[in-house]
Amino acid sequence: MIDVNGLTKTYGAHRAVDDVSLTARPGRVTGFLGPNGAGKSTTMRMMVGLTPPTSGTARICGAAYADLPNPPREVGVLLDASAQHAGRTGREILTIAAMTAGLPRSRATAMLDLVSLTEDEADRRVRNYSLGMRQRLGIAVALVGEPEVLVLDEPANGLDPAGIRWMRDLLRGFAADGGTVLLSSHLLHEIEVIADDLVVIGRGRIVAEGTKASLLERAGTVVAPVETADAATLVRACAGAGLAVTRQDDGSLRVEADAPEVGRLAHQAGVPLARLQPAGGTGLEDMFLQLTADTQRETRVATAGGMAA
Ligand SMILES: Nc1ncnc2c1ncn2[C@@H]1O[C@H](COP(=O)(O)OP(=O)(O)OP(=O)(O)O)[C@@H](O)[C@H]1O
Repeated sequence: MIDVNGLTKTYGAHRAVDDVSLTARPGRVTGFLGPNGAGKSTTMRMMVGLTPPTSGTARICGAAYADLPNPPREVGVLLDASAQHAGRTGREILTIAAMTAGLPRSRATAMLDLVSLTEDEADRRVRNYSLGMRQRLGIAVALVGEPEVLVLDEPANGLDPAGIRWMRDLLRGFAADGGTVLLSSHLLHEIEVIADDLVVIGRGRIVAEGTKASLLERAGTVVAPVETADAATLVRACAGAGLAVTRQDDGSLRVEADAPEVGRLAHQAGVPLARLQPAGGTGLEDMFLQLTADTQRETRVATAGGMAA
């Protein structure tokens, strides 16, 4: 379990993290999502005692990171896969990590197997590792102490599609065994396929949180009239009912309500429909872009062309 309460970090006049509270629960994968520079890494660094907060608290397994008796046995951390000692081999790094956690050297070999680093790769110096290999090693180091909690910053960075699937299965398995996973990403699709719960951050503040299912519900319904000329009537009907409507690139409308409600409004307005369906992932993406719009560097491009992350 991770419990973050009112975490704030200021650098001079800049509030990198602004009163962030979140909970990551056992048995669930919690996705921490936000555009570049939103404050994900800073929040995670404060959780594990690497950056002192300006105010607020973070508790992992009921205690501040610094008060955990043997941190690697409680929480596995991967913040920067390139931060490993470049002159050591992967096997050396894992062996040191296992011994630091009070575990036998054999645990290092087991972890190499788990993350599919070969004997040959394990004996190479980390400076010669590809980004994907560093990422695998970082995940192995995070898991070496058999922790209950994982805190992973952009763990999919540098992994190929098969590697991403492997990591997804690994983390889902970890959560299925009762573990708590908090992982960050700036890519919605990456998080959407793995997370049970989502926390969305923009410019240092939490802008949305909830189960993926509840956020998908909030993402609304995509609707298209048979006659394009009826779109304006439908927009008026929805607006009259107090519902927000967004025009999609393909001419359809996304309405922030469930399909039965939108269908009823269309019927009352006498508008025959060609399409009526839950917005799903596309809607979630629109919602993510809207929620974080003032923090997106590519807002104009994304709004004009729809974002293909
Ligand atoms: N040591 C520091 N000194 C000054 N500003 C900092 C420092 N560390 C982070 N920041 C600022 O805090 C903000 C949040 O940065 P952070 O790295 O937490 O974002 P992020 O959400 O992890 O971004 P990304 O997805 O690009 O990794 C940024 O504006 C960043 O420039």
